[in-house]
Amino acid sequence: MASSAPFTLKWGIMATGWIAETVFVKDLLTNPAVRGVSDVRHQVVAVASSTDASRAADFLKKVDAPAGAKTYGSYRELVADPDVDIVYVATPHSHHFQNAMLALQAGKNVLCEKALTVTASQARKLVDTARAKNLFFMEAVWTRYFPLSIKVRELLQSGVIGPVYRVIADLSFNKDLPGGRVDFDDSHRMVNLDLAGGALLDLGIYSLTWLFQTLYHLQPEEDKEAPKVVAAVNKYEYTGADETTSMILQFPKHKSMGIGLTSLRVGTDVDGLNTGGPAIRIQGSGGEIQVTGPAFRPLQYKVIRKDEPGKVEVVDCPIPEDPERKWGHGMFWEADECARCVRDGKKESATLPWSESVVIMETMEEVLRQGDVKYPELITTDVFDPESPLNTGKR
Ligand SMILES: NC(=O)C1=CN([C@@H]2O[C@H](COP(=O)(O)OP(=O)(O)OC[C@H]3O[C@@H](n4cnc5c(N)ncnc54)[C@H](OP(=O)(O)O)[C@@H]3O)[C@@H](O)[C@H]2O)C=CC1
Ligand SMILES: O=C1OC[C@@H](O)[C@H](O)[C@H]1O
Repeated sequence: MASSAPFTLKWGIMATGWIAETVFVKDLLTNPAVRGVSDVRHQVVAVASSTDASRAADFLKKVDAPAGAKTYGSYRELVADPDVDIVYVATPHSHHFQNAMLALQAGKNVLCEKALTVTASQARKLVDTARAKNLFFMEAVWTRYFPLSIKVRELLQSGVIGPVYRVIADLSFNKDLPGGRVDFDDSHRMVNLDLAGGALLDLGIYSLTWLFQTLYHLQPEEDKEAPKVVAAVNKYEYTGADETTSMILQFPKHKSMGIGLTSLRVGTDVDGLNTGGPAIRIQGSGGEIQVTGPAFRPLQYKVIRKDEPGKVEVVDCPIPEDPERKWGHGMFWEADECARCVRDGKKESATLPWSESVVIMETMEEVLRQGDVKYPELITTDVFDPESPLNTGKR
């Protein structure tokens, strides 16, 4: 029987910064066959910079994109392009609400980088808009679509370590400098409040990803329990962003707890060789699954069973590299999910449903509230403004 042609998802790229250029679009351009995918493929049809179309043209050169993609010097033009099926929002967190809403309002499906928004209310408004306009919308938490994550969720569901009672997850980067500063300029998006900087929204979201995909996502639908949250936050004295944040998520009905850690002062992986141990420990009454980090791009897991002392199953999950492009980072799996959902008329991904993204935003909002971290009105408003400087690039 002849196999049917793959479904092609046509992407419009909003912003030409680090993640779009260095990782995501290069992943889109890899050959799906290398990762064993034949039902979907990706095409980059347009790229926009908020300030200058020449940046978009440079971007296309740098990623070695096939000829034919359009270039724009504004996000407004990108979302108006009839050729674009889905917009990838790759701006700082501060901009996500306004930028994703710009695309949804223009009738585009959206994949929006993490953290989804700055506030939970913004996340709810985006979800409501996607629902009202019958559009696909997803938070770009790529880790969830890794075969490793899928396998770990399956193992937990199969009961291999018994009921899971506790999960500990850390994503921290040692950016400590002598004298009190961290190794980011105060204007950098990692620590700048105007860009929703801070460890939590940038890195802690991955610690939470592990807590949520193990402790919350797998709860039966009729039994879903949002966590109670206790948090401690150290603020960066130069900007007011959170620099070290620790969270306890309690699910009393399920007798489980998650401990999520993030910091810009110490690293999860002390020596770059994972000598310090796993980034994630998933603990059940019958054993433990350990995942070696970084939490956003895990490459190995171990299963340790109480009934088989000393026997550890170690599973490596390498990320396939396209030999022609000499590239493969792992973001193609989330892109494939978008393509399949759009092809099948699904508006949200079952692996990260809208309701779960909203509960995660509510959790982070509560952590930031307890830590007294305050972001400016321009980036916390949940009122859409197509003329916001966040949309027009007039900085
Ligand atoms: N999933 C992952 O592994 C990763 C995700 N990310 C996420 O991607 C997003 C972007 O991060 P990253 O690419 O590192 O950021 P960059 O600062 O490198 O790029 C952000 C881009 O957004 C656009 N932009 C619009 N307005 C502003 C503004 N006022 N200040 C700065 N940039 C602006 C610019 O593009 P232009 O000029 O073209 O409009 C800029 O190049 C963040 O949400 C981050 O959390 C980041 C790294 C890894
Ligand atoms: O999402 C991310 O993952 C990788 C980190 O380097 C980056 O800061 C963060 O945005």
